[in-house]
Amino acid sequence: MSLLSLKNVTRRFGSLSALSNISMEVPQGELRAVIGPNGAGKTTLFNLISGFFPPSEGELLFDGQSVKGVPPEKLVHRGMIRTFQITEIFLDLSVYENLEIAVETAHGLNLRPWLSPARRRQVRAHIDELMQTLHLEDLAYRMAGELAHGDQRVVEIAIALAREPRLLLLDEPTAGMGDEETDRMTDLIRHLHQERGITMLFIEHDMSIIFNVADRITVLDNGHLLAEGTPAEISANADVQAAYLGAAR
Ligand SMILES: Nc1ncnc2c1ncn2[C@@H]1O[C@H](COP(=O)(O)OP(=O)(O)OP(=O)(O)O)[C@@H](O)[C@H]1O
Repeated sequence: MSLLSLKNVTRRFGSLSALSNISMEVPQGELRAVIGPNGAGKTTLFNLISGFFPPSEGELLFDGQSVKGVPPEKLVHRGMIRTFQITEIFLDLSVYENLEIAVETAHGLNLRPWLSPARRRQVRAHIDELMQTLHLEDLAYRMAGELAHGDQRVVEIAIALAREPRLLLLDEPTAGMGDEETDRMTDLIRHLHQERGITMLFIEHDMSIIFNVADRITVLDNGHLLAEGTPAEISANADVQAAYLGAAR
């Protein structure tokens, strides 16, 4: 069974169809990229999936259950995490403190005035594990606001992982990054997919990343599903080439 399923989804804004009759299936464990020229409907697709607004028509299923009209905060509890949704990084707190808040919230402990030593050890172990996975140990006591942009985005992902997502939605994870930061983020995405088996859906403009890491690619154009397939299939697809050449003209 697919973890995420869209059936004939349409989203209109007034007379404009930002998405028209989109159907897609994302199986458990897949790393799926969503690409398309400007205005293709990628952000609208993410907004629909993560519950920011409902589709005008069609059905959305998460883990086999309809999530049409379910608000974002409820979807977060079910394990659908979109990075910017929870990326309220506290810039004047350290990386460690940011992760502490994320882990305590994820464990439902954030409103407790006092934690038992056993709970405190459990929280600490989870933070340490996240820091190790994301190679954040050296930055633990730096203020989040002082970090380079690439490091801040890694902290965002750490905060998302604290919730142990079943589906992670990444909105242009390498936007604004230099080559070195982009390589690091690419390695991280690959690691989370391969080592942890997290199902991920990501919007990305950098083709080298997409073709390097994605299992499958969904291509949108002008609100329509133009193509879907493996990186090899998509790079050989004449319609995709035409859409991108058209966009570049
Ligand atoms: N809230 C909204 N109200 C009205 N029109 C909208 C709204 N959100 C998106 N649109 C329109 O829907 C279409 C698709 O926009 P969307 O932002 O989803 O595209 P995109 O593929 O993410 O583009 P980009 O790569 O430029 O971010 C565009 O024509 C956009 O103007």
